[in-house]
Amino acid sequence: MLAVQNITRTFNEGKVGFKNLTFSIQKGEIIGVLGTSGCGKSTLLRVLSGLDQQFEGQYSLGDKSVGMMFQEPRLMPWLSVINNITFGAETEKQKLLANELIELVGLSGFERNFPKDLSGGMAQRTAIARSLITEPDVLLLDEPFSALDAFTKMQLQDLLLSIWEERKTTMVLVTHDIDEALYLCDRIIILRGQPGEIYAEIRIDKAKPRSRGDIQLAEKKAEILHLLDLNKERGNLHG
Ligand SMILES: Nc1ncnc2c1ncn2[C@@H]1O[C@H](COP(=O)(O)OP(=O)(O)OP(=O)(O)O)[C@@H](O)[C@H]1O
Repeated sequence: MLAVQNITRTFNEGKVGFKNLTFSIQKGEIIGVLGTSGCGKSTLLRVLSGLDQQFEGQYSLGDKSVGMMFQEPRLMPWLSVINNITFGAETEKQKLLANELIELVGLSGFERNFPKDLSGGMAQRTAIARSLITEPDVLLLDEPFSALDAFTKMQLQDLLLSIWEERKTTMVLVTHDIDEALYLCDRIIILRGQPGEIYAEIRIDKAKPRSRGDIQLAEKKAEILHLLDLNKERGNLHG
């Protein structure tokens, strides 16, 4: 679905966003990208989305289309929920799809609401529907739930999972939340450093949906914390 080969993003002043990233993504996979602040996660998504073309190396998406979702919903305040979703969608098919998406994201009855009358969770549900209106082959998600309270976050993680179960959309999920990555992802790419480089790749061989309290996931979490140098106890134990 997506093959990334040795890409590096250097900014004008010689500052490097990330360095020598190589990885590939299979159709239908959910890939997590985890890493501490400033290691280039958002820059990577901007490159993969085509918004930023000033990079070295290459990646191939073929003729696949890409959708993107951000931490904040970025809705247009003067448009209703349904019009935010269909904005720019001209075909009858897309208008029908918008109604399906409203139902899929649990916003039936709120189609005519304006963004100012939505909770943070509802606004992000609208943003999810909008990102799916073009039926993208790959969905790029840049910390989509990190501004939400813990309960809404879990509900929207479950929503994302139900979308994946129904559509098998390939996803790249940038997150700071290790539990979120463990709950949703098939593989997790760990970036470290500034500029960020791939430090490890963790496969989560557990069928979805998963239990949030799963013991194997807890073990993976300890491993990831260790890889990120955030689990001192384990670090000491293992030298
Ligand atoms: N337009 C730019 N010009 C110069 N430097 C930039 C630009 N965009 C990003 N950077 C730098 O590239 C590095 C990576 O930034 P990026 O926002 O991709 O990190 P991140 O991992 O997404 O961080 P966070 O988790 O805090 O969102 C940072 O050092 C940042 O300052």
